[in-house]
Amino acid sequence: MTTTANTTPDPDEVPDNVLPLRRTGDPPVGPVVPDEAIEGELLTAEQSAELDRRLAARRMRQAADSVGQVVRVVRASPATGRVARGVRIGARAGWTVAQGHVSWARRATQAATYGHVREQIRLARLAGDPLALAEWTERLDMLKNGRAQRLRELPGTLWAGLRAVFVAVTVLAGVALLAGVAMQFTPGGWDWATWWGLIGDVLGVAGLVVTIAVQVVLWGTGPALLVAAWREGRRAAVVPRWLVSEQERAEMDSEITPDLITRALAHVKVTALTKYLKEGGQLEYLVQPREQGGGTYTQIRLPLGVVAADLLPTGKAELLAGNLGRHKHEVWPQRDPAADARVLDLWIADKGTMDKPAPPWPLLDDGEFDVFRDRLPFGVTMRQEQISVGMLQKHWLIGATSKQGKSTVMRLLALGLALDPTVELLVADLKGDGDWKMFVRRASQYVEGSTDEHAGRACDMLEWAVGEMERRYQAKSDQGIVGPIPRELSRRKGSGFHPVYVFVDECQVLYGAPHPVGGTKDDSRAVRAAKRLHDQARAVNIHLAQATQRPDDRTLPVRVREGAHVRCALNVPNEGTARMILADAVDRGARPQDLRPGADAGTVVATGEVEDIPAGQAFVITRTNYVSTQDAYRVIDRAMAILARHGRTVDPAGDTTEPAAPVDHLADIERAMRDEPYTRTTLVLARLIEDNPEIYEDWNAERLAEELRRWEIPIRKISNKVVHSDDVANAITRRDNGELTGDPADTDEDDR
Ligand SMILES: Nc1ncnc2c1ncn2[C@@H]1O[C@H](COP(=O)(O)OP(=O)(O)OP(=O)(O)O)[C@@H](O)[C@H]1O
Repeated sequence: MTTTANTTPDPDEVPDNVLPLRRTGDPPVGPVVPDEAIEGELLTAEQSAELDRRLAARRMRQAADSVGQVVRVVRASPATGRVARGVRIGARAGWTVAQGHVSWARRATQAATYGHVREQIRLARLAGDPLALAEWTERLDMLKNGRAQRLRELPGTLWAGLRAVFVAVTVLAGVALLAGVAMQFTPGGWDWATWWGLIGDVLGVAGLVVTIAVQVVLWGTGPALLVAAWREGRRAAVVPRWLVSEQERAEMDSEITPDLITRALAHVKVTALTKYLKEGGQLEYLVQPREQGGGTYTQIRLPLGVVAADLLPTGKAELLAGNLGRHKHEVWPQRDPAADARVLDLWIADKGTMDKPAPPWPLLDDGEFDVFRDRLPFGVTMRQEQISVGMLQKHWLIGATSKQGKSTVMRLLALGLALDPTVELLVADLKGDGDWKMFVRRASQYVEGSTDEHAGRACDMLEWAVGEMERRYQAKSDQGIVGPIPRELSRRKGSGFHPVYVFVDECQVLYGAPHPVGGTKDDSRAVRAAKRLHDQARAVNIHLAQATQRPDDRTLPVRVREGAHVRCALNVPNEGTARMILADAVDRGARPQDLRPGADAGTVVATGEVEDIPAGQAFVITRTNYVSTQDAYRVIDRAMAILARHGRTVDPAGDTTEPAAPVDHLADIERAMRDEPYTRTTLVLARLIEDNPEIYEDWNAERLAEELRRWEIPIRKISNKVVHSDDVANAITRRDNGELTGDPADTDEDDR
């Protein structure tokens, strides 16, 4: 509440003698002179609020004066708001009712002229479909002939109706007359006047009912018609934007309907498409727009003369996005190579979907990883579906403009792999900013720095991997291993076939280093090593992952780029750079250049051998799980603990010097029986896993049974399924004598 001098103030002028009242004990506010008497008046709450408004207005004016602006204070009264809302609702109802009538008129005209059939004829002509054209033309002729026939028969039908009414009335009158005559001759029956009085009453009641019905129809038809017209208007027309509230407008904007998509496509400046839609052509929705996670997905067959590729360039996609009321990074047209060239895949994000962060990385606080068995959690799609990648036998390339999360994304892969105790990691961080420092403990080789010397050491690392690859090919041949290296062998300590991953961050430093380390020609040591790894290493479980800011020919030779099986682009400056990383995926709609710098850090467009790329699509947009540098240290702590738990060391080089002893499952089974005469198969399996988890943790009852069959060891039944130690010992003897080979082909079916 406020006190004011007792004069009538100018509505926008605030008197200087306005002082707030205060409780005794509150600190003084304003220029109060002690002991000075103040004459004033007490205001009501409304008057006080009005005064507060004027004070605020004055403050605004003063602020504007200081920057030389003109400010008009607009009063927003609740009553004005209510009136405006009432007017808007009334106008909208009137408009909807009018549209209902327009729609009825249109439908009546269509019905009268067979408009829907004519429309089909026009579309068939437009689509160049002679079969449909002939069919619809024939149908139109049939309908026209049918109507002409009915018109010819109309007078006859009316005449027959009139006759029927005349006959009905005559019969009823005759019956009443006969009944009246009969009453006369019936003893104690009604007299003539009473009978006709009754007939008159019946006719009177019928007349009353008819009158009431006519009144009801007369009074009810108007409102019923209005309601029906309003409903028809709502069905048939979209309310103009100026007649809806701001909130409704936002809802209208976010809803993706076939109509909206068609309208948006009509204005993407593809001449044939615009012409077709302007002439009233309809798009064929192979998949109706449907909610998919954080957006709307649809598949459309474009008209003749238009292919999906016409809508993929950034300019077109941006235009389409604008027409749909979206930002360019929210609309992703794609080409489905499995379908014909006219089929367009379209995904439109809900507003704000792209701003949602990815959920925490599933392996952040818990869990081990097995590169043979598991897929590495990598992120989620815009549709919130998990993306996981199999890491075995794939080389990676990641490219992005600076500060878009390239190192973080590649480090995520390395962190996951670090949780597999059998994996050896080699890391070259050629930025040297400490992003990878936590790997010092976990990596068997670690280089950090951006000088030529560091590039030289990274090159040595690649060449070491080439040497290791050659050694493995030789060992494979010596041990008679054909095809991929089995998981059991690869995971066995000292096998010499454990998975190896070489990570090179900022690899442009390596290829940009002076000759002979760098360079783009084949005589560059780095190019030669990377190329050899790309060509041959994955078959012996050696992998190369590289990340760069500049994937151009000078800093990342094309022959090195081509060898990557998984390619990821975060935000890149332009389509040319996108193509260098993602290759053909760019022709099918990949546009990492449209990701927002900064806002979309950590969002990758991934293509190649990524299992979760939806069928028929070339790439998947993934918001990668974010593991901060601080959290990365925690993950590596866990990785070291896992390593210790498995009795492994970081540098498995010592292991590789031991010749890999082949696994002897028979001997392991015999050991698992612990000298018992017979043992339950479930117990044998449990002991195998306990004795040697790395080899047997994937085994189940079926796998054990298969192994026993290989060696012709029967599974016997004594209340439970058991294996006899005599049978196992016998199998070992026969095998050692060369009588059993363990080859499944040699196993007699009858023994199974
Ligand atoms: N998955 C992610 N989710 C959210 N933000 C991320 C993600 N990854 C990275 N960022 C953000 O992006 C910033 C830059 O990340 P990072 O250093 O990995 O980029 P970069 O492309 O490697 O940069 P530079 O080219 O300078 O090496 C991080 O500090 C982080 O804030």
